[in-house]
Amino acid sequence: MSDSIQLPSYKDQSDEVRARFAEIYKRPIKLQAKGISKSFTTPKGTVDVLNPISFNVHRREFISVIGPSGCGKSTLIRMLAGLETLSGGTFLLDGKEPSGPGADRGMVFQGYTLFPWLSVKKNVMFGLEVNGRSGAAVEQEAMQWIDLVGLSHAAEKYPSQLSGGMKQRVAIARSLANQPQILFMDEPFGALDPHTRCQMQSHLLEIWRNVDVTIMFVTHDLDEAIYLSDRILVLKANPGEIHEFIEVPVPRPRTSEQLLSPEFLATKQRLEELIHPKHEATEAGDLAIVRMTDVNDVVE
Ligand SMILES: Nc1ncnc2c1ncn2[C@@H]1O[C@H](COP(=O)(O)OP(=O)(O)OP(=O)(O)O)[C@@H](O)[C@H]1O
Repeated sequence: MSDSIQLPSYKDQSDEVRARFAEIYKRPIKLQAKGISKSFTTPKGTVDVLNPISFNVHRREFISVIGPSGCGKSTLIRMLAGLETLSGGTFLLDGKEPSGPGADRGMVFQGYTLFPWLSVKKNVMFGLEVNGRSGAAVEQEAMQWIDLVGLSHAAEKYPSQLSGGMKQRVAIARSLANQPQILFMDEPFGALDPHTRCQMQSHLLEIWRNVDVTIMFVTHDLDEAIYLSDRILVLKANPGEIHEFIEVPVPRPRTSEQLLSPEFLATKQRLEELIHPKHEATEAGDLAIVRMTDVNDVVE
């Protein structure tokens, strides 16, 4: 018996969702991936990590990328950010082929990448100065981005004096200060405790609402992907391929109450089916029992 569900197209969703996607699809294409692929050469031979994949991202879309461990999520966004070479295909940013990393693309990683010897303000200013800017205007601009992520009160603090969530807010401010066209985020909240993670998700949506930036966000967390995204790019592994591109049918603005809405739960069920297909689930009967002791104690 199959209880598999298919999410209806956005065209068959509520008026709000239909209108939102119609508006998104009218926007210019910010990123066009055209058959991009990746193979790594290892001592054991060539490993095909990503088969050629193609997709479009529209301006100011919020796209999450999910899939099983090792399916190539990080590799994909590292290639798009210019941090990794492509083995095949190409991609266009605003219709043009970029060369190498550039200020048009920002990246936020899971690990905290702030300079420990610089204050919050100096960390944010650093990105601007690296791009050839200097003077009082840089400090003023850095403070605007710090304000945007709600950290004005901590501008003179050092990373060691900040919580994990605060550090990631600085990392976001530092990336956004260069006004990238597209921000790539690789499990940025993966190291945070659940409560801080939820707060950061709301902060990020708030920031994204106020800044003209397109976001591609890698996560393992299905709730996080649904809560944040317009669409979710689901990859499968060995080699990585597009499984499905899901239009999230949950209205915006998003709230935590929606975690239990029928649309949210249906999307989550679909993602579960794609990422953890039933036949892969290990039944208790499949487990090899390793007897660690001869003692016949009954423990349950
Ligand atoms: N430099 C490299 N050389 C060889 N293989 C690599 C290299 N970088 C990544 N890989 C391999 O490519 C595959 C995809 O890695 P990637 O980190 O992109 O996956 P992922 O989906 O982000 O994984 P996870 O969810 O566990 O973070 C993995 O099998 C990984 O071992």
